[in-house]
Amino acid sequence: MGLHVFGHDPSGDTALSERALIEAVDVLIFCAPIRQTPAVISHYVAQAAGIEREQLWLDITSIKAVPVAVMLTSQAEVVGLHPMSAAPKAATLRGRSMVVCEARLDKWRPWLEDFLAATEADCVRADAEQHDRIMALVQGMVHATHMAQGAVLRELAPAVGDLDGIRPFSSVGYELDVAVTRRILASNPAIYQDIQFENPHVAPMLERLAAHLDTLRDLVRQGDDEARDRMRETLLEQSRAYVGEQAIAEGSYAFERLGYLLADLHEPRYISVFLPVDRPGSLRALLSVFEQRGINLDSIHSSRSADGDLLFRIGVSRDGDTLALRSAMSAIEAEGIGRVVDAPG
Ligand SMILES: NC(=O)C1=CN([C@@H]2O[C@H](COP(=O)(O)OP(=O)(O)OC[C@H]3O[C@@H](n4cnc5c(N)ncnc54)[C@H](O)[C@@H]3O)[C@@H](O)[C@H]2O)C=CC1
Ligand SMILES: O=C(O)C(=O)Cc1ccc(O)cc1
Repeated sequence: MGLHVFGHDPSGDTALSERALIEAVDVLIFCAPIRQTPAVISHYVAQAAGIEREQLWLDITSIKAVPVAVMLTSQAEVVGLHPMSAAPKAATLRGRSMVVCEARLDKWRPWLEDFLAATEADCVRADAEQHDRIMALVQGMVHATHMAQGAVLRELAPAVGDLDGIRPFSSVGYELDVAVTRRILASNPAIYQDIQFENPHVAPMLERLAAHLDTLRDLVRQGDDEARDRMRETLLEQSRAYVGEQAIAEGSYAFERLGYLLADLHEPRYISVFLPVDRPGSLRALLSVFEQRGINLDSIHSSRSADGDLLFRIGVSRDGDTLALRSAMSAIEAEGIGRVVDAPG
């Protein structure tokens, strides 16, 4: 959008004082640790002392009710945002959800619409309270169950060969859950702490989660047919009726597709190629290299490297001709089609 972006961060960018920042901007975005955010916003309201009247104030905190309420104590126009993913390595939020809580919006509306369009996020509107209730489920529950899984694995895996010993036995569900757990463990702990502790709707959710796990444990201990029937009724049949046949079929198919994806990604024989030129026909040129050498492809996935580069990952059958593959890799580079970034084995 051609915007000039600058800010103030006490542990980094302090070139502008808070007051100077407020004087310089049209739009102020709060992006501070969840637990500190209400106090940070209050402090800015006091510092602004009315000069914010013509401004738009935004925040991207994972919890919305309190930050939005505190922003409303200013005289600025106010919108709470919550992008539902970490900053992707792509240039925009395309394909990601973002919650938009319009709290006080008037003359900034057209600018906000342009801004939201520029993010390319899939925007969903909600009031801040509804956002926090939903986040107790979307984030609070998912994080809680996976942090608990991490703790259970830590306690019980050593007796069965540790995590590496379990891996060859893994199911699609286990792999997906392990990926979620590890993503949480790889990230900033304060976020996961604050999402549990700062959202008032999390504690009641945890009550329900714990109640269902307690009941399941009691039923399994009871062990008879009556206990089995009760488990089936409360944890399967009632939820099946609630979710509905269509959504269950779609979710089950989504799981299957992830299973195929994981299976492809586990295949040891593949070539990952970075295509530097983003133009129609570049994938066709890449594929023709394999065609010319009679190499049969098992799978093609477009994906991103850990650094965010767009890659094509091409799976080749295990019994394919190694020399032909080597020749294909050389041709990809020599003909300037792309760069082979990974080709194990
Ligand atoms: N990390 C993520 O994936 C996502 C984070 N968010 C939200 O973004 C916000 C920031 O999260 P992260 O970047 O992960 O945290 P972070 O801890 O990496 O960064 C927070 C920054 O805020 C600074 N800060 C602390 N006090 C400040 C103050 N008084 N004024 C200005 N800056 C101050 C810190 O020095 C730090 O650089 C949080 O509200 C979080 O809920 C939202 C969606 C995704
Ligand atoms: O790691 C990821 O991709 C996340 O999903 C992180 C994340 C953390 C906090 C949010 O409020 C939203 C997303």
